[in-house]
Amino acid sequence: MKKTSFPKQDIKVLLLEGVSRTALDTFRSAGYTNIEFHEKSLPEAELAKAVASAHIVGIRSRSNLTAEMFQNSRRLMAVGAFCIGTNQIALDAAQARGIPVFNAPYSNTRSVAELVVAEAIMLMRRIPEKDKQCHVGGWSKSAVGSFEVRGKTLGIVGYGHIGTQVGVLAESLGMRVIYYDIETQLALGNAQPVGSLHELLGKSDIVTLHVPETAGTQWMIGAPELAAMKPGGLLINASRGTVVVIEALAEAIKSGHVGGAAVDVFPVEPKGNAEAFVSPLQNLPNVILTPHIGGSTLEAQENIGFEVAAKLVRYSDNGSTLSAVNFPEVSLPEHPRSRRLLHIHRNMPGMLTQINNLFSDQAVNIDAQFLQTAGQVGYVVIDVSASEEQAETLKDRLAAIPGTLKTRLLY
Ligand SMILES: NC(=O)C1=CN([C@@H]2O[C@H](COP(=O)(O)OP(=O)(O)OC[C@H]3O[C@@H](n4cnc5c(N)ncnc54)[C@H](O)[C@@H]3O)[C@@H](O)[C@H]2O)C=CC1
Ligand SMILES: O=C(O)CCC(=O)C(=O)O
Repeated sequence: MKKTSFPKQDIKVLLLEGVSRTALDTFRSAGYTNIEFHEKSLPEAELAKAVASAHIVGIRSRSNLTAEMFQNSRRLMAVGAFCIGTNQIALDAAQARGIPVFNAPYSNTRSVAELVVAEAIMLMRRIPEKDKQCHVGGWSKSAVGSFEVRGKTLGIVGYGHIGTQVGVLAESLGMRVIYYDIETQLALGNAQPVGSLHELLGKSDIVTLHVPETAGTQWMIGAPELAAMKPGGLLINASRGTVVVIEALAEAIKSGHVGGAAVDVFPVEPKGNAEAFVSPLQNLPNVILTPHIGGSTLEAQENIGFEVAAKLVRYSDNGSTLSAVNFPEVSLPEHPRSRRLLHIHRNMPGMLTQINNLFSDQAVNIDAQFLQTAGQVGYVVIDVSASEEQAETLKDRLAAIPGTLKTRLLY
């Protein structure tokens, strides 16, 4: 095996929340054997301890990685979010410690889109109520309140990877699709952008939310927005629980103004399957509640396992940070004949000069150099023709430059 400055068997990989076995396979086939795997998330104190002892950490949506955890995790090299959302991670704090965070921006998007389209049909037919009645011996064969989705208007809030797929699937069912996004987005099929959220709410028979959790989306659907929906309109939320004021939604359903809802994400979600779930939406008519499983299909989880583990391995083995969500992105070639030094530093004037002076002092040839900065962090990768000893000396001297966050040497 190719030598690295830090032997792979000593690199501790912590994988939580039952990430797919494909992640373990990917790490193992790349030579990483020190893997701690948990089916569930860990309670906060245990999580903090486990993260502090790991070099690479993989989570899903239930584990909150706080600024304090990053502060106390000196060994931590990289984090993988085996999902799309990264709101559970203190990204700026990770960046400030020189820790890139990777996610899987596409792998579960189709799964979410399929569920949303299925829910649109189920809600339009008031299936939740009919299903419940049949289970307890009832039989209410009636067309009252049941409609086809064909010809109805679907309003998509957040026309990104998931929203666009929902739109394409909905059009194939004969729906009219409108969307609202804060960015200009290319309309797929016959979808039409609208100028404001309120315009979308007033024109849609079904509203579906596909925005990330940000300051701008927090509680974006509250009582005034629900009131702006068409009478009897339906709401689907498979984005984040903080996007909808859930008490207001419950009231709007009770009043009959909102005709039903399918909700997959909640402001507070149980930490694990053993914890009880409580919501004001329980036992309301025409409501589908699911336990944050929009992206939980075997296909999606297997793909995510491969994708995120491969990004973490590539960073660890080669230094590439392509598609990191909080870090300068560098896609690096292999370095078969050079030793590779990685230098992560505070983004401040004069840093590159100090680094380059150090190499000229040591009379070492630089074969290639890559520099990228993002926010408060700069990332320099230097391939050198140097002996092992020279490279180790350079690494130590790089580490001594004021403002250095992390240095690594890859052989
Ligand atoms: N229920 C589940 O299991 C899953 C939930 N998700 C959630 O779905 C979200 C969306 O996923 P993607 O479509 O892949 O993300 P994306 O980043 O491709 O699309 C999000 C879109 O929302 C838009 N947006 C942001 N703020 C907005 C605002 N205030 N108003 C209107 N539009 C706004 C963005 O411009 C972007 O086009 C994720 O961030 C995640 O939180 C993702 C996967 C699974
Ligand atoms: O499957 C998960 O753990 C979370 C899915 C999700 O919400 C996401 O990908 O953002």
